[in-house]
Amino acid sequence: MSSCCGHDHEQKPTSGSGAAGSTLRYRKVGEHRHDHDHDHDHDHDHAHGEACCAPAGVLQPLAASVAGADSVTTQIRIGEMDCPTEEALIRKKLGGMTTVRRLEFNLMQRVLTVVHAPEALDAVLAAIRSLGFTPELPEAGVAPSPAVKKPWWPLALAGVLAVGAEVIEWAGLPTWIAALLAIAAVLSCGLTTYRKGWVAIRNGNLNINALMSIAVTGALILGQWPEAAMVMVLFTLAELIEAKSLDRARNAIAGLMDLAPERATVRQSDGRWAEVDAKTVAVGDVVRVKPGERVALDGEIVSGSSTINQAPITGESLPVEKGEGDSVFAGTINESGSFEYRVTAAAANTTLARIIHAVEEAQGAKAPTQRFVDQFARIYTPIVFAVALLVAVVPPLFDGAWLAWIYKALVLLVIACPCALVISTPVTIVSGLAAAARRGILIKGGVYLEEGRKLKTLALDKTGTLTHGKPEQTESEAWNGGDLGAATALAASLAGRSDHPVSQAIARAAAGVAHAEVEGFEALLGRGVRGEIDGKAYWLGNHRMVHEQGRCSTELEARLDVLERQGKTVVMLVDAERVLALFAVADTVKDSSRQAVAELHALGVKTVMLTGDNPHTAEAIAAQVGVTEARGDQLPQDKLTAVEQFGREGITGMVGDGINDAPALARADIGFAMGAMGTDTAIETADVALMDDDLRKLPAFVRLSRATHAVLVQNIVLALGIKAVFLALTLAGLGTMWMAVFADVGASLLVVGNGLRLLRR
Ligand SMILES: Nc1ncnc2c1ncn2[C@@H]1O[C@H](COP(=O)(O)OP(=O)(O)OP(=O)(O)O)[C@@H](O)[C@H]1O
Ligand SMILES: [Cu+]
Repeated sequence: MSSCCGHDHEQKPTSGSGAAGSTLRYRKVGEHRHDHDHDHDHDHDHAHGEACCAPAGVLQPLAASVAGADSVTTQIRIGEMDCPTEEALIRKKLGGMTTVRRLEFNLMQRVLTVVHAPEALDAVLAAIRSLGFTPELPEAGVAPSPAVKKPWWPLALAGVLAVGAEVIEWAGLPTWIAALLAIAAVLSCGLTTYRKGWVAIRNGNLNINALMSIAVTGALILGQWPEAAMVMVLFTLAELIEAKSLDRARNAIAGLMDLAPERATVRQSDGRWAEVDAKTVAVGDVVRVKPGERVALDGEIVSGSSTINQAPITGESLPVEKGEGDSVFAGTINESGSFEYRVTAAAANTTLARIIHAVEEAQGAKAPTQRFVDQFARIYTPIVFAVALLVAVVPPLFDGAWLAWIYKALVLLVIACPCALVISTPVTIVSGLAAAARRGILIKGGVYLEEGRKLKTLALDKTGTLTHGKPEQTESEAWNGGDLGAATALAASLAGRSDHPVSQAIARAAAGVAHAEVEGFEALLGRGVRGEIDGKAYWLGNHRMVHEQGRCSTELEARLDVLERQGKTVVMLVDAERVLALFAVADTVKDSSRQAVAELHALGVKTVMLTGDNPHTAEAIAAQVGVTEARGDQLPQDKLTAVEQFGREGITGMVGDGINDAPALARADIGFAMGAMGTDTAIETADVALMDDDLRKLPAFVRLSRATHAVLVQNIVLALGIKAVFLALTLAGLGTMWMAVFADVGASLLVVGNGLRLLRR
């Protein structure tokens, strides 16, 4: 299945390159852009006061219809649809309509996406209704109505009645009492099942409801009163528990949003403070936060200061000091002081809301295992059906025991329900995505969560990724008899115009020096900057630049060699004739980077540093962090080539700041962005966004991916294993309908519970 509007992140090819491969991979970036536009549509809706991601609805909102050239894409919520048996029904009904072009099912969210001819919507809705379902359309961003709560007492009553029937029969009391109790039990809890089953049968589909209805009716006809009642009660109970567990999985994401308080204390126009609904607070309003209170919206501190625990977003619980001018984020916890902040994003647009939105989108796209399981289920069910048919017809031809064999066939039909198998994958993926999000790792698709475990090579950028990215100037020397003071002023004037970390360090070191007017300023990719001061041209750049200009000397190279081997980055100020001065800056390696690299190696991931800095500095820093390999002098194109090369050997990830690393990030199988907390683009364009810049989130991601994979495999084995056992038992004449039902719903409960386990990690 592929989707129509870019929600579905197709799995990227993991190996090979060449022209076809590259266009495909590049298109991915375009797809993200598209998602971005889509976000804006959403934002637009929110502006009308409807917040989608509010905790109110467990289910995500439906996207508005999208009209294409000759077709319309509509999302329809079907409350009753959360099992593949319903999917099969709908697929059969709608698939046969000529006006329907494509169907996409999201059972977790109970959303059906239909691509249909413009005038066909009513027919589609009518067809869905004819199956006994109630389709819901996206009503201008209205929060979805939570699933209707069914009263629990009919089930309890049925349980008591069923036990009663059992007791009566066991005590040898008159059969008609047991029969009465059993029929009452079946009627009080089983009518929904009968109704659903009838719709299915009428549409030529034998789903679990139909099978249960047939089985229970059969048992009643055969006079097995207590058994019939018990099967119906157990089935209804299990369905209920399963629905509850699934709600929990759905809630895992929406639950993140509960982290932001619903109310905020806002300054009114007359200067008073009033507590209002956070959704009504506009950008520019000033909000006050007391100690111990959670921040309700994103903003910038205008007065006061405090320490803030940002764990809800970054997963890092070490509090951060914040003062005037610093950014604060919705959901984070104000620990000590009180402060006031100016709102920079409305409730529906905060970083937290974006995270939740991204996770919701991610779980809507099918991960590889899910695609596989769906395909498998599509052949599994018909095969078991065929076996059941054979069992019902062939053996009795020889022994004449029609009833016994038909009973066995019915049991087989229950086993044919692929519910447990099909539901296990999305539950597991959602749990994994939610667990990651809670730790500040935003994974933009199940595919990345699944691929992460296979990560073979991880390419890392140096500046700001492995290092703090805030170098300090350590040396400044005049060359060729120049005047250091004058050279420093010139260098600072040029450096002041650039936001490259190296330039920034030089500008900071010369803080007191007055900047001269720079004309014709230009950045030279991977080299430095140039500009004219007082009509004369100057360059500030690295060895590569000086060498290319032919202004290098053996003496200079010797000096560069010494400094670079200390891990320093050196740039030179050059005029039209010669090198005037040299400036060395040193960056420090983050402790967390060193740990992260060691953990990655322990997990079997090779680390490669790709930096635009020179090879000697690269080597020196690499030795400090312990990466497997370091490559210097890398222009964006080289980084891309390197990532392509690693990509041929296995799954390759790239971590970068997303500016000169953008092409390599896009090409990597998994592109990681760091420090995504304040930057919308990182959240939107990366495959995996780390909310802060702690690289230990990378090994955490790999471990989570491995845990998720283990659970996925366990679930598939569990679901199929239980079925296999009952298949054998039934054919051996030991399986009863009772046990088959138990096995079917039991397996569903087990796999859902196992999937949810990831949430607790
Ligand atoms: N604006 C600039 N000001 C000063 N030096 C610069 C500038 N731009 C580039 N350079 C020099 O060129 C080198 C390579 O720059 P580039 O931006 O490609 O990589 P980087 O960001 O420093 O390193 P990394 O790739 O690890 O992030 C820098 O190390 C620096 O010496
Ligand atoms: Cu040189």
